[in-house]
Amino acid sequence: MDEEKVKEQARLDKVVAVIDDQLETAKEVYADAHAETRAVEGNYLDNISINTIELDDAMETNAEVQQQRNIVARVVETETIMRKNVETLTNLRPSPYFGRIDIMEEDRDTLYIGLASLQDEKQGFLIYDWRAPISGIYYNGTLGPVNYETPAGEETVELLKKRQFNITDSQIVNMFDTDETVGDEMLQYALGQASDSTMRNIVATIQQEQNMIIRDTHSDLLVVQGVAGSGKTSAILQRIAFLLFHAREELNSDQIVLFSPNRLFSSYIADVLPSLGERNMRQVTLAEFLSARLEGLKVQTIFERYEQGNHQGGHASQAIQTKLEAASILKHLAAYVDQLTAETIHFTDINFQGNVFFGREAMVKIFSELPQAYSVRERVAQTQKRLDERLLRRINRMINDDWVVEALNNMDRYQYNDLLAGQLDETIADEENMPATMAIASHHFLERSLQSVADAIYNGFFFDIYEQYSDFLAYMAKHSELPADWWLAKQERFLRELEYHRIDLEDASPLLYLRDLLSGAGTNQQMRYVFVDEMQDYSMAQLLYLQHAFPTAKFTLLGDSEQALFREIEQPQALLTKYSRAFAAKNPAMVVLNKAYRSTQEIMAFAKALLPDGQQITAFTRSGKQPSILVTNHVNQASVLESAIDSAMNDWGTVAILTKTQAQANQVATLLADSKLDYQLLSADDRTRTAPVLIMPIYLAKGLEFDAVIGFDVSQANYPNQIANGLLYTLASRAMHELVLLSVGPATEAINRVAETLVWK
Ligand SMILES: Nc1ncnc2c1ncn2[C@@H]1O[C@H](COP(=O)(O)OP(=O)(O)OP(=O)(O)O)[C@@H](O)[C@H]1O
Repeated sequence: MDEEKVKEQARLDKVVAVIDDQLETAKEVYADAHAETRAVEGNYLDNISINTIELDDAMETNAEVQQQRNIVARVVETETIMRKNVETLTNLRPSPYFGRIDIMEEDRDTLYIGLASLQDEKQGFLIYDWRAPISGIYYNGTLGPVNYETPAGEETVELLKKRQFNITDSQIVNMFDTDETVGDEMLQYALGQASDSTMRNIVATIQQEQNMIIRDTHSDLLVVQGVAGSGKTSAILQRIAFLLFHAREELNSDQIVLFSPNRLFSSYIADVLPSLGERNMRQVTLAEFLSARLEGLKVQTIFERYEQGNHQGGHASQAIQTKLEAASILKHLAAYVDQLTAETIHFTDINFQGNVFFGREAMVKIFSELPQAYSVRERVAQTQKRLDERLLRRINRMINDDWVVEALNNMDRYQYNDLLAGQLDETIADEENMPATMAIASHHFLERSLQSVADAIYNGFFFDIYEQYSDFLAYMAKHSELPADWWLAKQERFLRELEYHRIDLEDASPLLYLRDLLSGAGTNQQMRYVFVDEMQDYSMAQLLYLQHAFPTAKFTLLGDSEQALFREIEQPQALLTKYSRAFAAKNPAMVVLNKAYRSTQEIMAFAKALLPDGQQITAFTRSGKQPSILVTNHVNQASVLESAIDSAMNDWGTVAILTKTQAQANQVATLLADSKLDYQLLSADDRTRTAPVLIMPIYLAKGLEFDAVIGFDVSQANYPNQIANGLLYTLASRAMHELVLLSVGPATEAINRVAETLVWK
């Protein structure tokens, strides 16, 4: 092997030399491109500031400005490509590849696989991008015949050798020949590392099932049910990198959105795509997304809901909530809209500069004069069209209004130029056509000024949607099997919350859907892929609202029903059937991940034992300390906690103290206030973690991982019921290397049942 290693190092040295050569050239080319951009931009600025004093000069300049703009755009694009080239090569240099495969097609061929492709001057591939079709062999095959996907269909080759490298600073640290899909040694090495404050990419060690998620380009609905730590989040991120590579021309990262569980998670995963040479996709939490669409209202977050559920929630409100969150609520909304009339639609005025621009009476009149045979939505659409026409007529009439003429006269040359941009041709620029030019300018000016009116028409902001939704709740009192007064109590709560500018999570999706049904707006046709992490915490109504909001997107839903905050555990097949029916998916697919990579076997043995069907989970074979439980009391809890933290900090870089609620997290912080520990108390608004010791509620730790976890207060008093299992499972599975539980008073029944998996202290 040593001789082999020498040969491999020699090959690596050659590749690094090629990278260095190319890097040098790339830097020069980039510097030239950069200089050119600066020059062209300077030229552009000079050009727009000359000759624009007189109006007719301004027109001439305009066409030139347009041309200059195009030139600027072109050189900026070239510069960006060059910069990317420099970045890719720089990224590649320390560890140019991680895998080698020897295959037999017609001849024997040796291929090296890394983060990006590298070609020599004869266009031969020194490195293949891990996302290239042929690299699929590395992830899919054990030695022998292997299939891989190509654009032209499936190909089969003979895999003769598979080698893995661990390369640091351009030196081979380790290499292994393996017959497994992706061998244990590399994975052991990767998983044995201490945690970072940000997630790493896993391209060198992607496992076969994960690869199915990453390389799936066929499914319109991909559901991933994976146990804690099975690599769901990793799989989505590498999948995004894969999709961006494969549809480079048609797809960009702004057309991909990830619904993430919380803001901390967003910053935790922020480095993965850049480390793969890609730009991050958009990220949003459900509450942020809904709040943005419900301007001015604060949407309850999943966590507020959960915390509230710890304190209250009677049977009636539970039943109503379940109803509002079921897929069937969308059908009720559609039926409700169908029976609306001019009298029962809550039209509202559209205002401009503080005055009524279009009054509600006018809307009622238009709507009621339309043929009854049309659907309500069609009549609203016709009403929108009429309002649009009226807006245009009003603009034409306002062109010579004093305030408009005055505003134009007061414009500086930049503003005026901007107003006419793209609208000038030879005829208009002609001096004789000056009045026509002025008319165009004031038309544009008015269009811009009245944009808010046009938007209100387009977006359907001429209904009082809150009143309308409140009516819907009253309508449900008559149209559901639940008692009417339960619905009326809900209606009352909805209106009360509204006064405080708040809305319950369960109302947000139905309300938005209602608005969209009436207005025909609210959909984003640009988004191509939507990813939902922690899908088990979303209601069906919320998921279907997302599908409605992104009608042309393919969906990837990922989750672990064992970690559900609210719901019962569901079997994978039942889940897929439920989602594919609700989404009316044409090509649904499901991947189940049962192997947990994050935590040691000992930690997983405890976590698994908590679950009724935990035996299906297999832990990756990596050994560590057995988890322990410290039973203490109120008097000693602070000192016991502090020494547990101290001892964990001796061994590890990050320690998280996870509590059941935010209030308990605050209480832990108070217990530690007099200690010398460098800790950070986190809440839902935090975006970053800064201290080695972190204190937060379990639900905020969703998706995250830490070297060591201390579960604070796992007593029977704190976890009296069933929910303990799911929460403690989530808590335990956040720990990579060490888990300590602390119980103030007797431990919860859930833990007593699995007592043998813990060391009791
Ligand atoms: N193939 C792999 N190679 C190396 N590390 C891996 C692999 N798969 C998963 N991991 C590691 O295991 C840990 C868990 O992965 P990840 O966070 O993606 O899992 P998850 O299923 O989203 O977990 P959870 O649902 O518990 O949040 C991470 O540290 C990740 O880097």
